[in-house]
Amino acid sequence: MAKTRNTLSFDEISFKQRLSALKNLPGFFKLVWKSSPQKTTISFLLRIVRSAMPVALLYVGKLIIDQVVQLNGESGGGQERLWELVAIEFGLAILTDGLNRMINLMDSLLGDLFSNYTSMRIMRHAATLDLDQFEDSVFYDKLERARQQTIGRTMLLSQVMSQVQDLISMAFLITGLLAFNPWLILLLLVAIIPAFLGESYFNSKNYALSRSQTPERRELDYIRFLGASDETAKEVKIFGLTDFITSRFKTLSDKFYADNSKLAVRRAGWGTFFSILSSVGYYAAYGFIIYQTIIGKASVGSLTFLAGSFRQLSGLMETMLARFTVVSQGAIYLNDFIEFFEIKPKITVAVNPLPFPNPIQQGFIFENVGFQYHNTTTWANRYLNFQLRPGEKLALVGENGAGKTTLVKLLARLYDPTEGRILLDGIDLKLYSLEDLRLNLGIIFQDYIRYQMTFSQNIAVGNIAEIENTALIKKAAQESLADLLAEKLPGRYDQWLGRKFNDGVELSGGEWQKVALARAYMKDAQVLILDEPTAALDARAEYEVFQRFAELTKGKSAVLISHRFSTARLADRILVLEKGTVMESGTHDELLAINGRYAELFKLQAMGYL
Ligand SMILES: Nc1ncnc2c1ncn2[C@@H]1O[C@H](COP(=O)(O)OP(=O)(O)OP(=O)(O)O)[C@@H](O)[C@H]1O
Repeated sequence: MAKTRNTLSFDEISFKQRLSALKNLPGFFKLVWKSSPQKTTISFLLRIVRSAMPVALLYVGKLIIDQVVQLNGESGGGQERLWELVAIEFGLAILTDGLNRMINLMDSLLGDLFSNYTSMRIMRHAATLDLDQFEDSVFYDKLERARQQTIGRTMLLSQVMSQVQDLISMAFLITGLLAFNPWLILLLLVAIIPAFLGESYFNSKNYALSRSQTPERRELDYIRFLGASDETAKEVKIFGLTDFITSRFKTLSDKFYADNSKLAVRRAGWGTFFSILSSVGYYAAYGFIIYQTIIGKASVGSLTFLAGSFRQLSGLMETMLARFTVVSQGAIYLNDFIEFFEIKPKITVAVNPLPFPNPIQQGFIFENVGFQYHNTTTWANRYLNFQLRPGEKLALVGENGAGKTTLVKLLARLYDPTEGRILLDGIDLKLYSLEDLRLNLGIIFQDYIRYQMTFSQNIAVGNIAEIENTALIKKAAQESLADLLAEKLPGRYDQWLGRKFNDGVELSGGEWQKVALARAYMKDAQVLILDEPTAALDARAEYEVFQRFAELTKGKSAVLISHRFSTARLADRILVLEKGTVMESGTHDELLAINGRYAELFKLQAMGYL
């Protein structure tokens, strides 16, 4: 399978590749089946019954005509059989219509279930992947294509089912034609095959084009978002970006249009030619059958039966062949879907993880730790050597880009070190369970999420298992000083935050920060990490928050990242980071005494320059 995918080029997809992509279908049907075994079975059974309808209708039609011709000759009498046949045809017509409706209903219900089921699987799988993978644009393209599959593939489902249904219908019709004259089948093939090859060719072109346009399509979506969204409206207005954004949109969308329309025009031209060809095939066969009737080799009923069979067969074959290219194309697209599920996280999970120490005895030790971000050659962190002792409050300071946040992400194993290792109580961090590690860390990042959910849910995300524990949520809110804010909101703890839904209330930057801080208090984590948690707080709020933080984290380890030295000096020890490495380390007083980088930055801030 990997071979098929690797050979997919942006320019051509051969017929062989199409055929080989069909082997994705069983896996696809397994997913459909898992979405709803009951509905899949019903849909399949309905289609089998439906596939016998065309030949049954034609045959009853033939019997009716022969009966009418016979009655005309006999001048009246014996009409009972005729009306019986008409009643049967009427019944069949009603049944066909009913079956069609039921099939459509089943397809749409099954399609919805399939789309929900696969969306959930995508989210679950995405959750197992590394942060690093999310930051890779190739991965993002794959994720986007996989997401598209969840909707697009519901069509594939009904198309494959219809294909099977039509195949059975054809078997019935062909049996009838063969009984009359096998040469008619040959005529049919001659008329249809060129059309099929044409369809195939243009579908592969379409696929290649749309695949090569994925990055641009993502950019186009992003530009659309920039141009019309509540999050961006403020800057777009202030900086007057509308013309810049719309002209970028126009350039990209014009290019899309030009590429797509060129192909569409060529396709329409060839399509017309092939459809003329198939009409020629049909009328040649029709003439032949008429001739056979005139010379008395067939009844008038047989003439209508055969002409009808031929017309339906030619229609069915054309539909099936055209559908084959769509189905095989869908199967090729499934590669993206399958590829996405084949992406494995690089962060390894211990097979037999060690029990997480409680309480932590020696703390965390960084041993010569270095880290490079995906696709970069520079080191975000390098030669990191330090210890975070149990119960210690450590502050990280340093200029923008010094590597403070990266260090914290390494501690939480959002990334693993590119070189060196991190030990917890003398054992490599990788040997503990990732889940336990995360349970024991309470982290609030500077770019925490402002969930468009209720006040209480915004806090509960810190420990989602306790979402119903109102007392705990209120306690966490008190600890982060967010409770005073809740009192002011019309809906209190049930107040919807953010403006997107349900009459939500927007909070100020500092207010959001207090809500986010409460998340850190939702679990009894052994290590608390606050990455610039107070940047948006006013001076009084910051003072209060830290007084509390110190009280509440007594006996726990904590890492604080802050640009404010007034905050950093509260820590037991301060690490000064520069170019990803620890440049100085000590208490506030010790670092001032050294009169190095810390002292320099501290004095600048004291003078009001930082
Ligand atoms: N996702 C990423 N992909 C590539 N490079 C990154 C990524 N995140 C950070 N970097 C780079 O790694 C270096 C360290 O970044 P980091 O965010 O750790 O710094 P920081 O000290 O926390 O900065 P700040 O004070 O601005 O928050 C920077 O040079 C930054 O450009």
